[in-house]
Amino acid sequence: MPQSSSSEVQKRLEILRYRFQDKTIREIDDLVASVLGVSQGSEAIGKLVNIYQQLHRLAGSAGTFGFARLGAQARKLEMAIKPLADQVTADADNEHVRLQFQQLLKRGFESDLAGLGHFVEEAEPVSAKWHQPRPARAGNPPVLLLMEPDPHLTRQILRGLALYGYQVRLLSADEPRPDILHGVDLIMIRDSLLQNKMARWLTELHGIPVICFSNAYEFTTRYHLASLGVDACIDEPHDIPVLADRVEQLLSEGPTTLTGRVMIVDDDRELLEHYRVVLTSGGLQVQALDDPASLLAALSEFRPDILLMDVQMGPYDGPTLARMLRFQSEWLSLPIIFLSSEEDQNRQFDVLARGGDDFVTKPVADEFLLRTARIRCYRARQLGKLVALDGLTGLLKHAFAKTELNREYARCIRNGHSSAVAMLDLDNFKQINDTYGHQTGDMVIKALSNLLRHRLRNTDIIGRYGGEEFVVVLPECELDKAVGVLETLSQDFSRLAFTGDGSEFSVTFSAGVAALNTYESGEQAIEAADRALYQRKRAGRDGITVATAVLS
Ligand SMILES: Nc1nc2c(ncn2[C@@H]2O[C@H](COP(=O)(O)OP(=O)(O)OP(=O)(O)O)[C@@H](O)[C@H]2O)c(=O)[nH]1
Repeated sequence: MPQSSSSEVQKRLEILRYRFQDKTIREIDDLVASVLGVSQGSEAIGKLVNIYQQLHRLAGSAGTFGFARLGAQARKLEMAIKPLADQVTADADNEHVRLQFQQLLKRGFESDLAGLGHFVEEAEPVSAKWHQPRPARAGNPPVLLLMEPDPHLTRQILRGLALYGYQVRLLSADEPRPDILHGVDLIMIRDSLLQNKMARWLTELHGIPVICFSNAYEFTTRYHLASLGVDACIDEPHDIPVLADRVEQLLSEGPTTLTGRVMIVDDDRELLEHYRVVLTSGGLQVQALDDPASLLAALSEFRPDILLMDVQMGPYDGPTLARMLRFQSEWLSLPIIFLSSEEDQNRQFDVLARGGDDFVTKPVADEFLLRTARIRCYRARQLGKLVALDGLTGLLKHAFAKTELNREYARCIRNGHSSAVAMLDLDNFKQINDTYGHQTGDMVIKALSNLLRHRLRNTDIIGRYGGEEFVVVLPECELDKAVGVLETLSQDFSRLAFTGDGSEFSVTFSAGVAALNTYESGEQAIEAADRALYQRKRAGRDGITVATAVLS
């Protein structure tokens, strides 16, 4: 996703503020006209409900655009007219309400309303100080910095990690150059290099995970390493699958992965666009919706991690929409966060009881909104992972992989593109378990998973289908291209050196691949890929076989 600079974000927010200013000046004129109309009898008393709703919206949005005093003053007027609007809604005696309205006018309600216009002129400067463009990692290989004095080991690590798709930069111990850190995702360093000035340099690094190569097990040494900011210790870095696994783990916990998909629903278009700019500039994928009636279709299409929703949206009530969403089991666990100017805690709880998860009071500061959305997305994704991802490999579990496969099948049939599906199975794996033990076997499974994750595209679907069997779906990929990708993967995997029982060994895999779009269902395509896999096994393993059956 392209990252905007702070000044670009600031400019976009400024444009939105001008629009808000313009619209608000017109709205204040309308409000004054409505109040006059009701007081002179040319407007029905029911108009008070609209006046209240408009003030409520203004009170909730003005602060976001930098008009804090306008928001506070609108809130005062909103509170003054609310009891009357409530009575109208409850069908109370109109004459009685009219009398109270006249009293309100005597206390200067109309001139206070007209006076809101002054506050539209005084805005705080637009600031995007909270905005920090994040390193764009999506699509680029992670960059690792290596500081290791042993040249032989350095070469071994360089070669091994390159097979996983990592880009490794070297830095020698006697030339600490902080500029080389630009774009680095992780540091690997020998413990002896951490003793002197390098240590001080390292302690200044914030947020970049550090793996230390160290054979020291004493408490004091390890404590010292931890105090220097080291995140992981590895005693045998030449065991590349173990090293790659640790790298993978640390990267998956890093700040660059703090992303997510947010859907926002609000009928106030300027406010909606403001939220969209703020969240998008913070690296989140956002879908903004101003018409709640299209919510269900939009959710199915976009599949957000969280839903941010206004409470009052014209004829629609946010909590009722939340309750309606919960009718469908697929949205039962979708976190719904209400954005509202409702300050009454009892009413907030009432809203939460009707299907919401949290409440953010408007006006909400940009930084707070971004943080809340990021944290919520992170939690939602973590929970989602627990449910959908296999614990050992972090790949999709069988059922979830099948759902994704069927989704891609529907997509390729609808759009007419070619996609491929492959089944992969480790060769003679029982023998590896029997010879080196189950733990080493697990490491081999993890190594293949990591290799697949790094070398395939972000849009490819990878699942652990069974014990040592994997499914891979390559959307928008011709069959011959898929075969090429798998062949390269198969060669690279066979070049990985595993360590078990003090000796080195290598492993191969077999695969069967089929053109997804040429079958009558995703299920049939996967069966064809599976048959091809077993042909490969019978033909001697270690390689790729293409399924032959296609639709007539
Ligand atoms: N270490 C480990 N082993 C597993 C796991 N899941 C399945 N296995 C083992 O994988 C082995 C699969 O053996 P087989 O189905 O006979 O296949 P194979 O030995 O790979 O032989 P071919 O597939 O014909 O090449 C069994 O010994 C399983 O116990 C796992 O999560 N970890």
